[in-house]
Amino acid sequence: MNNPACALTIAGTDPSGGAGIQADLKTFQELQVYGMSVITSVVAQNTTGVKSVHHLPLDMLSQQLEAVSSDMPVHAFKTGMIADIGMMEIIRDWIKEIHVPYVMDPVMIATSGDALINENARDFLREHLVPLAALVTPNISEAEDMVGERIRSHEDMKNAARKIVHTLGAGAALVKGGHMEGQAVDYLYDGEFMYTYTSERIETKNIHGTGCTYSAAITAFLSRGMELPEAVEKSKTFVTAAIRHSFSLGQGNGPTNHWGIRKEESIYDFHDHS
Ligand SMILES: Nc1ncnc2c1ncn2[C@@H]1O[C@H](COP(=O)(O)OP(=O)(O)OP(=O)(O)O)[C@@H](O)[C@H]1O
Ligand SMILES: Cc1ncc(COP(=O)(O)O)c(N)n1
Repeated sequence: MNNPACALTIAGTDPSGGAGIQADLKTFQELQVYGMSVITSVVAQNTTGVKSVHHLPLDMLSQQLEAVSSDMPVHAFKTGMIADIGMMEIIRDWIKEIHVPYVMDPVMIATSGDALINENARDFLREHLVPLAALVTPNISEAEDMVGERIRSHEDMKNAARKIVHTLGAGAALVKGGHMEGQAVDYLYDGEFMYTYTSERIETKNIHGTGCTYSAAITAFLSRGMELPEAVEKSKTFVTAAIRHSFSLGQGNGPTNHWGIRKEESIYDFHDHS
């Protein structure tokens, strides 16, 4: 018997390999979790931005979800880019049948500034998907959009996390401070306690895919049965290493290094000169 933890990502693609489905699968693999993926939209993008988007037919989305869950175990799953209400309805109905931890990365705008979700779908996401999530992981602007208030301080970040749980109905909220000044501080609120995760700020423009990588790592640890606060702590270490060892590839915001953690933790010391 060799049954691994199994994690699923439902998201859009990034052929340049730094964000979306590709980042999620690389992260699952790195954390020794069996990775599976359901594609919502095929996105022609790279480190400089989004060129065009093709949304898969709704029927194809349903069939992918059915193909995975009728045959494979899913111990935790995440969603990333879900562009429109039609897709959200299908995913919502699927989630209602599957009772394992759900991590929502409320992807709205890429690092490049390109919109990845239809304007009219934001309300649906907030009203129908957020209440189903064990964890929602907004960055500052996504948290502002969710709670309808500006976030200027760390106190504002914590208040937004509380609102996402108590008013919008998420199980927990992780408000990420990558876009604030100073240290990179994130706040997790689980309805009872407020946890703080802090790392040094790394001076780099190579941050394409950090949000995807972070939420995928949390999903991977949850699929292994870890408690949320520890899953976030380990994922913060993972994403910080991915940023610290990120790549100056491409002409825009380069990708993070999904094996960066191997350079910092002796258990990943494979002596392969990479
Ligand atoms: N320059 C940095 N140095 C260290 N940590 C960072 C840096 N930028 C972001 N982070 C951390 O990376 C994680 C992702 O946070 P961020 O706020 O950037 O999310 P995001 O905006 O969703 O990501 P993305 O850039 O993929 O859209 C958080 O833990 C954040 O604190
Ligand atoms: C398919 C997809 N999903 C998510 C992101 C966000 O990642 P980032 O903000 O780092 O560009 C992206 N660029 N593409």
